[in-house]
Amino acid sequence: MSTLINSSYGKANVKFLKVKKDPSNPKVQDVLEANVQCLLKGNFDVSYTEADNSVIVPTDTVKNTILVEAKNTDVWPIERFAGHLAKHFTSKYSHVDGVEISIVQQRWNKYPVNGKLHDHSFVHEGPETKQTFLTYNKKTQELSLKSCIKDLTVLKSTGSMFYGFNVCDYTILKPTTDRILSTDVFASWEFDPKKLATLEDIATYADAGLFEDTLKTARDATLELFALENSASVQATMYNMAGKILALVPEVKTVTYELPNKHYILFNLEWKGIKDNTELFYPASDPNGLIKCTVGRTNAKL
Ligand SMILES: O=c1[nH]c(=O)c2[nH]c(=O)[nH]c2[nH]1
Repeated sequence: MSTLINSSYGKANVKFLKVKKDPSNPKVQDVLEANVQCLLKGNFDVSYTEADNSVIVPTDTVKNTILVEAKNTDVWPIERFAGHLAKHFTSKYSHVDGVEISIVQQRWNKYPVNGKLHDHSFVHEGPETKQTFLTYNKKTQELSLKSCIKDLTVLKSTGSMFYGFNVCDYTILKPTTDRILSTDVFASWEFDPKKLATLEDIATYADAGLFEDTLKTARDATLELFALENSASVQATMYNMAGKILALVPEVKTVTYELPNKHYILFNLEWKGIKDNTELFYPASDPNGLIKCTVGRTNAKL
């Protein structure tokens, strides 16, 4: 005998680019390019266990819904659109109990021409994306909303140390007070479900600018501390970054960082009689360190 323990289904990689035109000057525009994944949860067990398709809202319908709703509603910021889709699917279909939605947003930014940001020309700012993850359960009213920055690649050529670590018979790493530090930032922040308790709260906070402000705060705090701190380690620096975001955004409950330590290693040129090489490094693509932490508020129960 077997039993279905958990299930969800829907459409992944539903991609669109939406243009927003300024009503007073339609040539002044903004764009949002997104990749949406929307999975439904609910009373679908018989579709797995009895081959009964009558309950299935086809994934094709899920895709059509995402696109039609993207046309008909405001998709800025992506947290608002995730909340809107959650509301739509859980109210339109009585047997849909919940959703798992993720949206990835590309970084298209206007660039200056003749000293002024051009009205409708954009530059793609590399692999960095903003993402949001929403889960909602209609029965329990549980709502979880997290957003993140992914693949913000940074490097500092000095101002990073690593010494005082555990030394044993397997240790070959030498302590250093001056090294290159480089990483692809993954930083995510979980909104406090006590403050963002309902899908309607998401729309209210979107109107108030919370989601764009939090993204800016998280990005600025990451870049600022990365530059300004004489880093003792990836661990210590990421903890300080997370603490700064928590201090600046009361609506955030926890902050998570996942940082690869992308090693740059000095070439050994001693074979050429060069003993003072401190300038020429090779990027070691693998293996890399990988350091993660989640930081919350003191005395807060997770
Ligand atoms: O900042 C660092 N943290 C580590 O845990 C570690 N381990 C290592 O080999 N180098 C580094 N650097």
